[in-house]
Amino acid sequence: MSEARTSTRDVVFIALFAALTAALALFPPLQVPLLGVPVTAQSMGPMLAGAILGARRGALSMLLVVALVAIGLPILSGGRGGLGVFFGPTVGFLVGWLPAAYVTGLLHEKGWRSLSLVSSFAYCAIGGILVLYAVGIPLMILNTGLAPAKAFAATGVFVPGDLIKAAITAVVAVAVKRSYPLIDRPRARIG
Ligand SMILES: O=C(O)CCCC[C@@H]1SC[C@@H]2NC(=O)N[C@@H]21
Repeated sequence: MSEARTSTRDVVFIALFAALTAALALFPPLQVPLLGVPVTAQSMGPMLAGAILGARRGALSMLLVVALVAIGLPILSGGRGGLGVFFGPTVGFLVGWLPAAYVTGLLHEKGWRSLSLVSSFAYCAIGGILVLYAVGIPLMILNTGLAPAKAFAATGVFVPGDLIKAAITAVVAVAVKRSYPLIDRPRARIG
């Protein structure tokens, strides 16, 4: 399981999954007018980071993404970035990528030995959808002034795509566990 120390190898993987999340922005976003929050491939980033790197490194990779957005890098879908994003309707989803990756990773760590497609899918759905929406929807309501019932109903548009992302992540996570497991691999000694 993950230790508290961060090795050079960890830093490489953290940067790699941050870069992967940024690369997912290349898929064109689908705007949802009422909400101002797009359907985007990028919400697969926290699922992948948590499921493959585990809780701590997964969350750190999302922290790196959020920090890069904050300093102005246009790494969000549609080429967005900068502090303005933190005052818009998507802020809760963006910062929610941290706890989403953390919880997805924690569940994968706890269920690591018996990990299957079904359990990995369930862990991704809990961390990458339930936890993410729990942070994202209230902040979206605050920033848009939408009536909560309307906002909850409208976010249903994200669910099919996010379930597909959870399924893809589960396939990848199980394949990576078989070929190059990162969650319980013993730490390489440096120096
Ligand atoms: O680009 C941003 O500022 C963040 C976008 C967040 C989009 C959220 S993540 C969960 C849900 N699923 C989607 O496809 N879109 C929303």
